[in-house]
Amino acid sequence: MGTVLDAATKDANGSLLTDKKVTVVFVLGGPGSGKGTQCANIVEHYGYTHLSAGDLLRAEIKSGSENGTMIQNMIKEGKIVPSEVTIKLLQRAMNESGNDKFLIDGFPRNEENRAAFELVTGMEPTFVLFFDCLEEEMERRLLSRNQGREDDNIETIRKRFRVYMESSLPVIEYYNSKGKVRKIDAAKPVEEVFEAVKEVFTPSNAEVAA
Ligand SMILES: Nc1ncnc2c1ncn2[C@@H]1O[C@H](COP(=O)(O)OP(=O)(O)OP(=O)(O)O)[C@@H](O)[C@H]1O
Ligand SMILES: Nc1ccn([C@@H]2O[C@H](COP(=O)(O)O)[C@@H](O)[C@H]2O)c(=O)n1
Ligand SMILES: [Mg+2]
Repeated sequence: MGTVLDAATKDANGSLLTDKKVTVVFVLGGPGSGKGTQCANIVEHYGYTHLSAGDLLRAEIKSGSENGTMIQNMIKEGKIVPSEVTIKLLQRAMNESGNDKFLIDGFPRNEENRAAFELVTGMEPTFVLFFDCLEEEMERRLLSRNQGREDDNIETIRKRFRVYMESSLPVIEYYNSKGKVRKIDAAKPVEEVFEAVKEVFTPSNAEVAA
């Protein structure tokens, strides 16, 4: 079914990660669809390393990096940070993890993210886990998340929804046209959503064993 690539990818410093069999699953869906929640469950059961692009960007702000202010402004506006920055953070985290199975959550967010990742790393996702949820429900969840995120306010949430519709959905459609999308009804309770996720990851159905 899917592709588990022998990646000869470069890390953030340009070193080669040679001859390593790397499995990448992109985890996509609208803001508040439950990507982070379900990734935590998948990690527990299937031994993946969870890399949230948003979390990596927020950590970069906190670290006092020279890109910090730019990233903070982009997040406040719900805009997508240039791929070069996000991909470097993802590559560094992949290298530091010591693992070879990754859930990449919230990336690629637009066509630029997608094309740049494939070009720079030479990797394609084995499949794309897509959490499908109505905007109304996602908005409700984000407004009651209470994790102190600067972008969980109604003004920024609306901007994030617009970016999702205009820039992120086309990426999901691209992978759908390649037969790589595994769509999950994410409007159900957490446990029921995870039951559907398990169906995708069980060896008889999955391209990747646990
Ligand atoms: N199936 C669900 N039913 C109800 N609430 C949920 C469900 N899944 C997640 N939540 C809650 O909704 C909020 C958003 O979930 P989560 O952070 O996992 O979403 P996300 O897709 O990672 O969002 P973002 O893109 O903003 O990072 C959290 O408070 C979480 O506890
Ligand atoms: N590929 C990405 C992912 C995220 N961002 C920025 O981070 C914000 C929060 O992302 P979450 O996945 O944690 O919701 C998002 O709205 C973007 O501003 C990005 O630029 N590129
Ligand atoms: Mg998240």
